[in-house]
Amino acid sequence: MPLEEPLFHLPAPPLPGTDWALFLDVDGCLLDIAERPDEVAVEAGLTETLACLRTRLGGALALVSGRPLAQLDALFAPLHLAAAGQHGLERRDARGHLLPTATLPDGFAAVEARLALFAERHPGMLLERKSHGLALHYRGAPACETEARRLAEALAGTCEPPLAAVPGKAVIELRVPGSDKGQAIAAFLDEPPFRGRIPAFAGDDVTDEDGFRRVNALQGHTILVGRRASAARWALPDPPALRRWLSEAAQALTPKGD
Ligand SMILES: O=P(O)(O)OC[C@H]1O[C@H](O[C@H]2O[C@H](CO)[C@@H](O)[C@H](O)[C@H]2O)[C@H](O)[C@@H](O)[C@@H]1O
Repeated sequence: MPLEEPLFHLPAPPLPGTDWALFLDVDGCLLDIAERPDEVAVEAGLTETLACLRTRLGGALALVSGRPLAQLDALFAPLHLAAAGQHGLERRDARGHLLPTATLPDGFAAVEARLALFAERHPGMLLERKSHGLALHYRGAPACETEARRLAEALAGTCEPPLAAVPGKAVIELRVPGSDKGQAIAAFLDEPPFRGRIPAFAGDDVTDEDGFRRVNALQGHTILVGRRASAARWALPDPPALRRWLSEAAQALTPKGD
């Protein structure tokens, strides 16, 4: 179905039931966007809300993010949530077991070196290095967007197999092929405690559309955080609204007296 203007007017989601499995994107969804990746803030009370929801959902809560798992753990410490990092290229299941990762394509180091040089020569550009991807951020140098995208897209094809060039919010990411957020969610849903539950996925970015399509196909709930054309069926206006929804959900799922 084409993404059309009427889809911008999506209703707010219902609160989750105890039979849901909750998948949450991080930047621009759980957390407000910051100028730099290392400047995001985790609002007081959020980790407690996530811990409470995880308990109330029988453990069926996972982060699904473009960030590496190590960054997710640092942000949400002391929690070690089930999580897909680097768009599913890293994954830790609900028992805390790490799943095998893909091997790096030939030419990855040369691409990294070229992007590092570009970032160095353009003030405000930032190259984020991950084990299975490279994120070229231009939030601090918006005039470089076109050049950064063209360079990253051209370099993607120099690897064997080629890297996937995926645009995000003020960023162009090159990542090792083999996973997306839809595949990561499907992998969780094949395992306990996610298996058999109604999936729900909240995300904000274009890379979250893979997750929305997968969850829609499973008759689950898809929640766009923000306002744009999307395959999602529900929406909340911004990260603070998502955090309020999660907090209300945690309260609603907690038996009185607990
Ligand atoms: O899948 P997500 O959890 O949404 O992660 C996507 C990327 O998020 C981060 O970059 C974005 O957020 C930064 C902090 O707000 C912002 O400065 C940047 O402009 C955004 O693109 C992160 O740095 C990336 O590694 C993630 O892939």
